[in-house]
Amino acid sequence: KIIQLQHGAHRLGRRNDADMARWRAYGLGQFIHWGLYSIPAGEWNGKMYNGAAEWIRTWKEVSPQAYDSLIYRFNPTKFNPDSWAAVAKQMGVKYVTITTKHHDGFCLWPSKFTDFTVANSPYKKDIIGPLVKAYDKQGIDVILYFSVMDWHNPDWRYDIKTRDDSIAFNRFKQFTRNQLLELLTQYPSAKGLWFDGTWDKSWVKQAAFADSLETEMRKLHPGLIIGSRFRADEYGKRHFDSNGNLMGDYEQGWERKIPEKITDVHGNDWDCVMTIPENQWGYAKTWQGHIKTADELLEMLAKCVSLDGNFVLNFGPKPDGTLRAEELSLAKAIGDWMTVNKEAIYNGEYAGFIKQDWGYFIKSTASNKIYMLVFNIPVSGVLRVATPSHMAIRKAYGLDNAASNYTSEEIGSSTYFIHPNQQITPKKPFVIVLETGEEAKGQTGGYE
Ligand SMILES: C[C@@H]1N[C@@H](c2cn(-c3ccccc3)nn2)[C@H](O)[C@@H]1O
Repeated sequence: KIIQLQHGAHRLGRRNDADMARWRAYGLGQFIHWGLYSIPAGEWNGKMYNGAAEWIRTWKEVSPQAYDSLIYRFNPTKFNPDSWAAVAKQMGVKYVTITTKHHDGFCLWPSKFTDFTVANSPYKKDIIGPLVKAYDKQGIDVILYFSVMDWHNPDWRYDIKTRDDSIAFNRFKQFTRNQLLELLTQYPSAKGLWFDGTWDKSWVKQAAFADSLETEMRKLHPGLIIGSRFRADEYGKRHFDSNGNLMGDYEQGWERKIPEKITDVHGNDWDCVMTIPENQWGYAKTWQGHIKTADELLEMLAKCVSLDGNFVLNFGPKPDGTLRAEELSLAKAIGDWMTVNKEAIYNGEYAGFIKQDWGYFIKSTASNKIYMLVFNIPVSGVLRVATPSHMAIRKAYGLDNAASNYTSEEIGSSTYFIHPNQQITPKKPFVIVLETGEEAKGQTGGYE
């Protein structure tokens, strides 16, 4: 039974325009979380905060006023956006998502609608503009992260209970609209907005306002890409409306998690945003727990692209504007792998092959080739491939060098063993390219 909705999804299925096709082809992205929280970096009065560093303002040990006074210490003297963009370029990212304002309300651009911005810090200068310029110069697209929830703004409410709440929150809604239109006007080369901080009842109740604001932003910036986390429908449903249709242009539900199988993504575009430690987005002095290795991150990247998504890895720059050593070395390792294997990632999409234990299949919308991204070689040394029916394997060769070739043996209908023609003892994930074609018509009839 279909529910009549004014403020649900306004489009069924994927966007089919060129701007979205560009976004769909990215494969690999970089997230950057930078702001006042980078200064305490998870520590306050000598005590370690065991939550996410960018949430330290909510810790009972921290007085909000003391936190907000960090504005007078924001002075990243070593900030050089070109060096960040160069690291991203070597890593092979196609887009970057940058925090313009996180939940604490501190703006990395000189917004006219609040004093709580870089303009009133010792640094004084705009951060967002130079970052956008530096990434644009490297041919890396920019998406602007914006938190609706704003702990600094006195008009912010978690819920609307009284008339006063409603009067204050109406001011807050205008403030939010003003800032978003300001960002789109000041940084027109941005390709999209990545919204966060939209789960509280106060915002969830603003279906009509948020819907009209989304429409206004899309009119101001044709082609703008906005995810499913921005707004709720009139029944308070988020990401998927009351009829189960995705709101926005791609699903934004995969934060620090990855879908297991293709049916988990319901034919939608989506991105996965991932931290290197367990759960730190802003710079944290000491990372607790497991720090993901380059091989783990490469497998996450391969898995996301094989299931029609983009993988966005987070960096939390230091308060002085430099990047920490662990992030630089992971960016380099990923970049070294991407240098050899990027054609298996860019323009990648779900190949429609049955998942095998050795790794992931990715089909290229650019070359129509099938890529096998191998992470786990079976003790047999032989890689099983089950193709969609009537598809035959014509050729198999290594992406790292076409000399490393493979023999495909048909072991059943649409089932093959890929035999390496040389001993494979790789220490890194590697890619095999399959060239496929229509299976020769077998004799029809008879018992098969
Ligand atoms: C992209 C990431 N989203 C922010 C976040 C996530 N959450 C959150 C809040 C409640 C439950 C689960 C997650 N709160 N803030 C993190 O601070 C970071 O910005």
